[in-house]
Amino acid sequence: MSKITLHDMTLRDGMHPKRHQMTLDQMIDIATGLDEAGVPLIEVTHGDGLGGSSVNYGFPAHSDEEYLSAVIPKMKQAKVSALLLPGIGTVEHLHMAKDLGVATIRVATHCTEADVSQQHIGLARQLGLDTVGFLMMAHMASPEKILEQALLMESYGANCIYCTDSAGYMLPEDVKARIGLLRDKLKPDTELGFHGHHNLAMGVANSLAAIECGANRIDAAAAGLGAGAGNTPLEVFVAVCDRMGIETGVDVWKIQDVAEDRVLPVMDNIIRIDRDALTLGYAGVYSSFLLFAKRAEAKYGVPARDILVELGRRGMIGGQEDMIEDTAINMARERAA
Ligand SMILES: C[C@H](O)CC(=O)C(=O)O
Ligand SMILES: [Mn+2]
Repeated sequence: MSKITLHDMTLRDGMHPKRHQMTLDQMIDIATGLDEAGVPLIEVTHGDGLGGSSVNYGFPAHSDEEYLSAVIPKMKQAKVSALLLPGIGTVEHLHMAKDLGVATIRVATHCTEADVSQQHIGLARQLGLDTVGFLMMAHMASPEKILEQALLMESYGANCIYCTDSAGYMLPEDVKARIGLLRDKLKPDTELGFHGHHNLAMGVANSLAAIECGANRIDAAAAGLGAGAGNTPLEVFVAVCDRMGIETGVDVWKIQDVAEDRVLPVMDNIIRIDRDALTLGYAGVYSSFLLFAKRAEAKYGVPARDILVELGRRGMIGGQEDMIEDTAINMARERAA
């Protein structure tokens, strides 16, 4: 029987569809439910990680410090992680997170830019934190390129490397090719993780493919609350793992209740594969661009789906959020001409 670590995304990736407006009470309610259900690791920050509060990414209802200080003391068994994108999050944020009791730091870069993670990964490791290298938009690079970048993160001190399907574009064979190569070539004690988005409804299948090839950390969100069509739905994944004899330590019934009774009621919109979320997966577009494209549609009258297809064609990646509105303006002008 294999054993995996489930990492909850509801309170971090789930901040994207909440426009980062989760209240402290909502965070505490969901986090305590996850803790009681046996989820071992819970991520808490702005959707774009520590320091994400900005014009580009959106201002949250509370600071990372307030969210982390509210949640961490309430946890009975779960550990809390924080995401950090170098250039958005700083070493000061990292020290703050460590001082508040964060156990895991996940340093995220675009899948070809691992070299910008050296300082943050090095410091996190030096501070004794569980240190993860998180390679985003992993469908945009070949398995060999992902390996090259993972080796860099491993050399900086990461004890776990994630293959991150930010666009929900990958199919199980894509996941297997990347995770399989990483398992083959990284140190045997470097853990591997997979982060899925459910835009093509492949979150569960892709996570199983990752486990089959050696991943032991899997990200998922209760009721799927995450960017785009959401992350791999946690309560579904727990039930599937239970049926397959994969040990998660999470209670099948309690996690269903968290999804149904605590997460569903706080959704601003039901997380589902609507045509725009489906287009993210189909065209390979960063999932957190969804709401930006919907807002641009409302402002400029260009369908969000068309904007997303164009962003995919241009190969736009996280950090280029300000270009979405420019793209919509240009498309609106061209269409009016
Ligand atoms: C900052 C992003 O939301 C990180 C993530 O969850 C992804 O790339 O997917
Ligand atoms: Mn994500």
